[in-house]
Amino acid sequence: MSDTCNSAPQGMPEPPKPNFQVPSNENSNICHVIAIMSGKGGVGKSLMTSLLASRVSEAGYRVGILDADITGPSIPKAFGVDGQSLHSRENLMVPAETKSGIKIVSSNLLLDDDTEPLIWRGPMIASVVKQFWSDVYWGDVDYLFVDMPPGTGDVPLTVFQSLPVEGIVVVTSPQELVSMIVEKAVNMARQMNVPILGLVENLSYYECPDCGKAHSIFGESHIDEIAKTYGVKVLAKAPIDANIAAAVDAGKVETLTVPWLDGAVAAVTGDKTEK
Ligand SMILES: Nc1ncnc2c1ncn2[C@@H]1O[C@H](COP(=O)(O)OP(=O)(O)OP(=O)(O)O)[C@@H](O)[C@H]1O
Repeated sequence: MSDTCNSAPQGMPEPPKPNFQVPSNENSNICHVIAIMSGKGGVGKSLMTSLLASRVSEAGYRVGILDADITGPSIPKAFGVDGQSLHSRENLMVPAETKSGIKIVSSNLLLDDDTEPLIWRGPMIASVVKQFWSDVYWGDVDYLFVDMPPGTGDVPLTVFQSLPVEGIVVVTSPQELVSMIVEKAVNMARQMNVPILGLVENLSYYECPDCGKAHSIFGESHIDEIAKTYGVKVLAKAPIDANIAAAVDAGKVETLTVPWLDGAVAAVTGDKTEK
């Protein structure tokens, strides 16, 4: 962490200092690194990363997203920057920038044809993730969100060992084997010495537009009991909302209004009121 950064927000411990940490460069001044994890694919982890980044940016902070989901990158499309490519400055990669000024680095922005699959082995993927930290002209960033690939495998391990991650947000959905997944995430976080800021349950309910009643499409939620069992907080419960899917498809995730994310924004920034 640079000298110009504020200390960790109230209640959030100072970042751990793992042995394998990769240095950033003199053109990167990143204050806080927050990782977004999920136990399995398709639960809305990239969506929650995008929404959290948008809300924290809206609150007046300088925000970046490091898309560590190297083989399944979806962040650029959600922000409509998938037509851009990363250029270089002083031998470093310069992030793409969204309409509201969020900086994005993703493998999707390195390919001429984003339908081409990246058929790379683990070590190559891990090395790209490290380069997205060390070889990028990040400039001044208050909050860097790292969109992890699903699970607790190779890349999350690389991220926790190489980057000064301060906190983790775990995204789940009601139909997952939530308890096991939360336990895995808690165990990984403990082993890596990184605090879990809390859980976000996506696809939690569907609110009927006619009668306003909430329906549990993917089954009843047990997230509150599970959170209690493992001593973590529930930061948000996100509805199934066709407007969300449409905005993501149109590259307009920044335009969404998501008041149900307030708790997660506060947990990340430590702010009770936005800047
Ligand atoms: N609450 C929701 N309401 C409507 N659509 C949603 C919601 N959550 C996610 N989606 C849609 O579901 C799809 C998958 O979401 P997303 O890419 O965020 O999942 P993921 O967990 O990051 O997937 P992966 O494991 O492949 O990285 C996206 O098209 C997204 O817009």
